[in-house]
Amino acid sequence: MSTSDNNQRKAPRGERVADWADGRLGIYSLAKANMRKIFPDHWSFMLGEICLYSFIIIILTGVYLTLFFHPSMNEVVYHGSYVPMQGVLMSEAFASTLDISFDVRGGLLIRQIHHWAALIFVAGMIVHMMRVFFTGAFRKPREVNWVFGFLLLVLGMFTGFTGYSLPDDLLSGTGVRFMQGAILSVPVVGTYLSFFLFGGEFPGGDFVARFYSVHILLLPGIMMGLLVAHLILVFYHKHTQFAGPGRTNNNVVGMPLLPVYMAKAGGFFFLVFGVIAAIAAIASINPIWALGPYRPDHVSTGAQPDWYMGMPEGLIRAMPGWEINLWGHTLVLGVFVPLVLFPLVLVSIAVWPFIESWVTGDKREHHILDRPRNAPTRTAFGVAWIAEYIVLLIGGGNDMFAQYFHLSINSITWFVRIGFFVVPVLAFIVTKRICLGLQRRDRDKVLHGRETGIIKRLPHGEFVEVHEPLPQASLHTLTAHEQYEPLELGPAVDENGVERKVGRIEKLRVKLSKGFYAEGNQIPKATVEEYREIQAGHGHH
Ligand code: HEM
Ligand code: HEM
Repeated sequence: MSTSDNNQRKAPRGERVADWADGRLGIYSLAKANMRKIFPDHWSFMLGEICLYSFIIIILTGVYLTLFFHPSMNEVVYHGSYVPMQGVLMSEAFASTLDISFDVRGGLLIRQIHHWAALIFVAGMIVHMMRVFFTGAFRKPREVNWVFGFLLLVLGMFTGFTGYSLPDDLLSGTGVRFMQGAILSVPVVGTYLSFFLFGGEFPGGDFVARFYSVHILLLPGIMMGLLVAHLILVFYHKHTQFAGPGRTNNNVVGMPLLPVYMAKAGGFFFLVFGVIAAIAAIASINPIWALGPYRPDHVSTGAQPDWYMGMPEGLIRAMPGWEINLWGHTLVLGVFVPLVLFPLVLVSIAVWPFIESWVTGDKREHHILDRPRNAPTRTAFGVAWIAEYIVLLIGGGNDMFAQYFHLSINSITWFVRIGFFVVPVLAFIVTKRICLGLQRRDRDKVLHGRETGIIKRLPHGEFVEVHEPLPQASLHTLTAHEQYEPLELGPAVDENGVERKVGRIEKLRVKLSKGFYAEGNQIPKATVEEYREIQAGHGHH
């Protein structure tokens, strides 16, 4: 290009900066391809954003905390401004957390934001996971992203655990002791693992420093990688959408990323930040000064982990204290069985997408979401899982429930023991019935229209309620779902007339498939013929 041409208009400064950056980073084509990316709108798609924003808030506040927190178990005598603790011997970790709370400007607020954001982060992940689960958004091609999400949930729980263990207060020390007990119950390697983790006898002088590296670097680093991969996959697969007129498995109806979605997302970030900051400013969380420093021979009453660790806690509290003694070795089943059950309960939900596609034999891509009622078996399983989780949470807080509701702690423990087996089954049956009932209602609405509440008297004296036909859009939405046929075992003999061997696994698969789709497990949706016949006959009934 000629530079001597003075008449030529100089490009505006913004454009020149953009040109400069593009020449070096090549981002123009990337941005051009993605800026107009379409995102569908639904309130439940904001749950993933809540996870994202609370994670960002955790990192921002976490970095501030690292400036003042001392991850050391060296003992010091406290001389800070919290008078009741002055002169008390404590670890540097505990003393520095007291300093953050009382002497660092804004320290207590930031600590509380960090802690509240962590609680909301894990809760957000569970609710987001349930949205994805109940709408079937985990189906092909999103199974791998479901697993990434699941790993984020598990890592988030453990990052939280290592975080609330850092201040080395009486509550967190009790939690770490609990974990060490669980490790010790592992046959053969338990003792070695515990010595390795704690650098010798519990508590030793190392675990805060070790948990610190794990908490601020290792786990958040892995989570960050997974999160980026998670979001790239959301972009790559495109977001799912609910059925509606004009929406197909091959298109996405919604708003472009820029400017609409970015503006909304930006605003929503500040909303989430604002709400968490307001909660943290009002509601005290983890007041370590009321608990005091950790000493292995002390324990506080009413000790509770953060809510997401309540589930394993419930398993341990409800499990009878069984032990087996063999050849001079003790197997502590009372702790070891819960330790095995904890991952099993979690993994049962992680593997669901693979089980569902195996049972249904459905290998197609799905970009249109299910309404939970139209997948009754899946929905019932999800509700059963939540019910199990809640039963165990009650178990984890059995002392609190006993105290606040004036109940016997033993009755609560027995409720949890029985409820662990019974409540999910009940939840499954009730949910499935409700889903089928709602499917019947949908069918009725499509065929007979909406009940208007207007009662008409006919000339011969009969009273009828006027039913109003649904608008076309609603008819579409209520009948857009697919209905599947259950798998069949196939002929008992092959094409040559030779008896065909049917394996047990195949029989199980067919049985499960019938559980999903056989008669009675889904209500046939209204067909066009049925609709026309009824509409032609009468407008009301
Ligand atoms: C750090 C935690 C997480 C973050 C920040 C996150 C973020 C997001 C965002 C922003 C979306 C798109 C908007 C939405 O549908 O809500 C999304 C979609 C998705 N997430 Fe997550 N998520 C997290 C954890 C999880 C977990 C625990 C699961 C499941 C176990 C999961 C599974 C999925 C799936 C399958 C999609 C695609 C959904 C669709 O296209 O309809 N995510 N995630
Ligand atoms: C998913 C990620 C994270 C979760 C769930 C989480 C959770 C927690 C929790 C619950 C505490 C106890 C707070 C208290 O004293 O009441 C804590 C402490 C702490 N966290 Fe995190 N955190 C995360 C990531 C980070 C990151 C990325 C950093 C640093 C870059 C960090 C730095 C710290 C520090 C320094 C403490 C000790 C100070 C204190 O206890 O007040 N955290 N964390």
